[in-house]
Amino acid sequence: MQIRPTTTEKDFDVFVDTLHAAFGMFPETPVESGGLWWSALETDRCLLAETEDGRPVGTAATYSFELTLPGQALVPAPGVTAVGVLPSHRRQGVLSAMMRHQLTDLRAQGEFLSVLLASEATIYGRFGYGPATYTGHLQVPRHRSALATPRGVRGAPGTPAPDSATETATGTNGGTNGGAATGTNGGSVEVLSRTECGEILEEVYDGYRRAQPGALSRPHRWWAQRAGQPPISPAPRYVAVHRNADGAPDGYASYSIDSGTLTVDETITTDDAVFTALARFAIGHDLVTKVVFKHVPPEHPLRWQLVDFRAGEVSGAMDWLWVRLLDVPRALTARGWLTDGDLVLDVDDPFLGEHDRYLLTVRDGKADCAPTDRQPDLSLDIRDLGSLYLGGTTPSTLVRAGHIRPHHPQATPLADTLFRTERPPHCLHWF
Ligand SMILES: CC(=O)SCCNC(=O)CCNC(=O)[C@H](O)C(C)(C)COP(=O)(O)OP(=O)(O)OC[C@H]1O[C@@H](n2cnc3c(N)ncnc32)[C@H](O)[C@@H]1OP(=O)(O)O
Repeated sequence: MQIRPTTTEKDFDVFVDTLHAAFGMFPETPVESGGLWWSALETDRCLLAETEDGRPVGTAATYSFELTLPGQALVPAPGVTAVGVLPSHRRQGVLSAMMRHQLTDLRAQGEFLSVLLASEATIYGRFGYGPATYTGHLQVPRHRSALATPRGVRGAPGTPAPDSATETATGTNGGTNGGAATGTNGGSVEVLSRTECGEILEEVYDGYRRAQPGALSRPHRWWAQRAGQPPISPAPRYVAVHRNADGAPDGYASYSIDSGTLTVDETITTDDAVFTALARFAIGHDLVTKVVFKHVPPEHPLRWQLVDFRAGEVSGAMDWLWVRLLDVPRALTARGWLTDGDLVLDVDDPFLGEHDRYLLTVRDGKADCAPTDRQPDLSLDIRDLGSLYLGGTTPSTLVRAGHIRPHHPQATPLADTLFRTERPPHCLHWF
């Protein structure tokens, strides 16, 4: 078997056909307006696995994303995608060979991490990827969706504007028919059809992802090609756009209504008060019995804002972004840190056949990380370091799961304190 990059248009067509066959799908008929999920693929970042006689049997590719780390550092993050092996050639090591080839290439290109979304959670751990962000849907029956008055803090996130009605099951920003509804702190909410949004969504998303640890960039080609999931795709959607008091868009929620259920695809903002205003808008809809907020991170404040805590039902809770570290010192020094401390990590990377020990030293929010022969505080697999990296899970959870081995009683609380982040990571970009 050989693995090679696609270099010609014909190669890329073969790649797309092989990928579809691997997923048991039929290649969609291309349309001029784009909208095909694979139309954002970067043709110079695709790999084909072929048998000795030149028959294509496997595919893998990467997107060139930027990932936001704790401390709001923006770093390059190849996003592994389009992984498929023909059903006739599975469990013969084709994926393993492609993963090895791809990780070696990425390292040679100077990348220090890569990310992916896993079709099945059992596939990628062996290649050193660990689940690093989590997501779920928050479903609220509208008749139990009243939001509580913020307790004791004037002007806190979610405080209704002075001229709004108080919180009720119909919310404060009701009205869906094109008019501007009251937002927060003098802002407003306006309903636009997806096609009326112009560049607004791209710009608001870009501001959001730069501030949100775990978020990925959505390169312009995604919006231009209308590739991906709503609201990027051409699927019809309404969009509630929140504008600040100066009229500048600072948040949006894209949504659709079907059989009495209003489903919000994504609520994008860096401002909790704007999120609340958009949530009030969604639950303020007449003729709706249920509101589903998709892609809400665990521990989201919205659940705590409900008068009836039990009204918020979490479903579809799952891993989202998986992280693979390719260069531990560069990765650990790239992110921000909240607390000073020293930690010795003994890191095993069975897939790449490496085993190294590092001293992580954090001072004033910045880390230094260098090989050491000091006694380790923790021993862990590279996949578990990937899971800790963005702060989405704690070392103590993985110690309790039996995956991380502490070498003394202070090691786990020390690591918990050190890896803590200012905000839980979250990613909602599908690729
Ligand atoms: C980032 C993304 O693109 S996610 C999309 C992934 N693609 C799909 O889900 C499409 C459908 N599935 C496929 O195309 C293939 O089954 C793949 C790509 C998942 C696996 O390809 P294969 O060539 O069969 O994998 P390979 O033979 O290298 O397997 C390596 C190991 O992973 C295991 N493995 C492979 N696929 C799976 C799976 N779906 N579930 C559990 N274990 C798996 C194998 O058993 C093997 O284990 P071993 O090393 O202990 O023997």
